[in-house]
Amino acid sequence: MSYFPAFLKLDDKKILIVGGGNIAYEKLDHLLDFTSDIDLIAQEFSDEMLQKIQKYGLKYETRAYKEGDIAQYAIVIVAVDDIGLQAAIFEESKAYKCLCNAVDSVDYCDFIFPSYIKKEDLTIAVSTSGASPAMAKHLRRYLQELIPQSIGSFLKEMRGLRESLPKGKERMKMLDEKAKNYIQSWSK
Ligand SMILES: C[C@@]1(CC(=O)O)C2=NC(=C\c3[nH]c(c(CCC(=O)O)c3CC(=O)O)Cc3[nH]c(c(CC(=O)O)c3CCC(=O)O)/C=C3\N/C(=C\2)[C@@H](CCC(=O)O)[C@]3(C)CC(=O)O)/[C@H]1CCC(=O)O
Ligand SMILES: NC(=O)c1ccc[n+]([C@@H]2O[C@H](COP(=O)([O-])OP(=O)(O)OC[C@H]3O[C@@H](n4cnc5c(N)ncnc54)[C@H](O)[C@@H]3O)[C@@H](O)[C@H]2O)c1
Repeated sequence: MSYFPAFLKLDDKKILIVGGGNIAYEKLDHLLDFTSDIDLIAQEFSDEMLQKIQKYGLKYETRAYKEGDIAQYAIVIVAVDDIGLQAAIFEESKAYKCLCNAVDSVDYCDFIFPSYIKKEDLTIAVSTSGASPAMAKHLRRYLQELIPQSIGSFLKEMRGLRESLPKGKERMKMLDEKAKNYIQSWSK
């Protein structure tokens, strides 16, 4: 089955990352584009991970995961090199209604990380439903080349128009025309 694409509001949603190696670093790096309400537990943290943790003032504990650690979290990312622990935390997460992402198997994921582009108010997320993360990455790079830097100011202008003009058919038509013309201008 395919995954439903949604853009999640992370305010008041505490996140726990279990793991402190390469993959935990990538997940942390991506999450920090959207929230810094993130705590970490790992038996060992890499140097680059510790630098990132210190830069953002995150709370972390250097120890093994123990049952119940997820109690106060809305989301857990299990980035350990131990598939048994990924399965166990996924099972445990159900009791706490905590959404789980495990990095080694979609069987233990409530959601998966997309590859994404973020330019101010624009976010484009790409998923292959786990079929090929490498393909998701290259498609992201391809799309990144297509989107000009001016997208940020264009979206600011559009937001301003939507806020200042009265709703209705006239506004809809004008906004539609502007968006169409802006995209057409990329290929000129
Ligand atoms: C998109 C991205 C986002 C991110 O990490 O934030 C992401 N993986 C990325 C990179 C990447 N991951 C892997 C490679 C090596 C090449 C390859 O295998 O293709 C590369 C490429 C590279 O690193 O260059 C290996 C890999 N990945 C997973 C497994 C386990 C498995 O498949 O069961 C294994 C095998 C481990 C092994 O073999 O040992 C699992 C997942 N990886 C996902 C996301 C989720 C599905 C996304 C989707 O396709 O919809 C999912 C299901 C769960 C999750 O992690 O959430 C990020 C690109 C970011 C960017 O640059 O834009
Ligand atoms: N999803 C993806 O995109 C993706 C991509 C490549 C690899 N992987 C998989 O991700 C996993 C992690 O890879 P890595 O390179 O980060 O490994 P790593 O060896 O660098 O890090 C593993 C981390 O898990 C921690 N850990 C292990 N057992 C623990 C426990 N009981 N409690 C707390 N912490 C514990 C270790 O201390 C370490 O910090 C691997 O199994 C790999 O196959 C996933």
